[in-house]
Amino acid sequence: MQGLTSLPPARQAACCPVTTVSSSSSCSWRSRGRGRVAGRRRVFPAVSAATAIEVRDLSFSATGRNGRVVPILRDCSLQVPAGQLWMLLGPNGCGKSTLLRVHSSSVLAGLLNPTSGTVCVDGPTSFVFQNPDHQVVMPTVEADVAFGLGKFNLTAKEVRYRVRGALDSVGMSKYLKIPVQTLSGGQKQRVAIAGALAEACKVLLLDELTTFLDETDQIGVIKAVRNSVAGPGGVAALWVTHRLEELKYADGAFCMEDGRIVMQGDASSIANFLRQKQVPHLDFGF
Ligand SMILES: Nc1ncnc2c1ncn2[C@@H]1O[C@H](COP(=O)(O)OP(=O)(O)OP(=O)(O)O)[C@@H](O)[C@H]1O
Repeated sequence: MQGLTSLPPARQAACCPVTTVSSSSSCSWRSRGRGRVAGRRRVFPAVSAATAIEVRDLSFSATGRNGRVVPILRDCSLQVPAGQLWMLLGPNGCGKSTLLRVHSSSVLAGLLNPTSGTVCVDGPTSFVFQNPDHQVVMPTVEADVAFGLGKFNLTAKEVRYRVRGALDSVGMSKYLKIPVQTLSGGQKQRVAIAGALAEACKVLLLDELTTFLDETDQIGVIKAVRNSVAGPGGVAALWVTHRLEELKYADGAFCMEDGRIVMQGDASSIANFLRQKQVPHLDFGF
């Protein structure tokens, strides 16, 4: 898996049958607003109470500029249990972000029309992208985390309770009144995650959040996600990364190559798999 190394550069309790994803899906979507394309929400019951994300035999092809159909995802299947953090690893261009977006926003955007397969994702779901400056939309941390709560018809006391609880989960309680523009990139990512948690999201889809962060911020964000999935809400997270050193924070991981999931398992199995493949820079801290 050459190239898989340090990088360049949001449940319904009831179960329902697996739903086939299509561009005409009736799933409801909402954006947290300007800049938080990252905060689209989807209510899409999972196949079982213990499974937050289930993808079966998912394929996706895109039509290139020359009209040629290019296969990007090939028969991908994965499951992420509720209350766990799983990572999606793979070399540049292998399809990680595409797989994450089939779960989430791109059906709405009309960009992704899965060729075949099924996706079932617990809701509400939140999607957070890598650019920290696109994650926060309000002047203060408190206002930003409360931003999506207007729809719930909560009392002011309930809003405060949710905001504080969410900020606590991501280790940002003491920043409640702080202007968002004074935050570091990683702190902005943690505020975005707190916004999702305040809205009681069940699934966090996280696309290379640490790409632009320094090491301290990187560790702060991954620990915030780790702590969020450890909470009582049973939140599940799927974290796309190139950074192998983040694997030690995961309950498990999927490795992708050329549009396929080629390996899945707990963190140490994945580490062994990558060692056997002689992926460079294998210091996982195990
Ligand atoms: N709508 C599209 N049309 C054509 N090609 C696409 C489209 N979306 C993605 N691709 C191609 O599919 C491949 C997989 O892209 P994707 O962004 O999912 O990879 P990735 O593993 O996330 O890469 P990276 O780690 O570099 O972000 C790439 O070659 C990309 O150019």
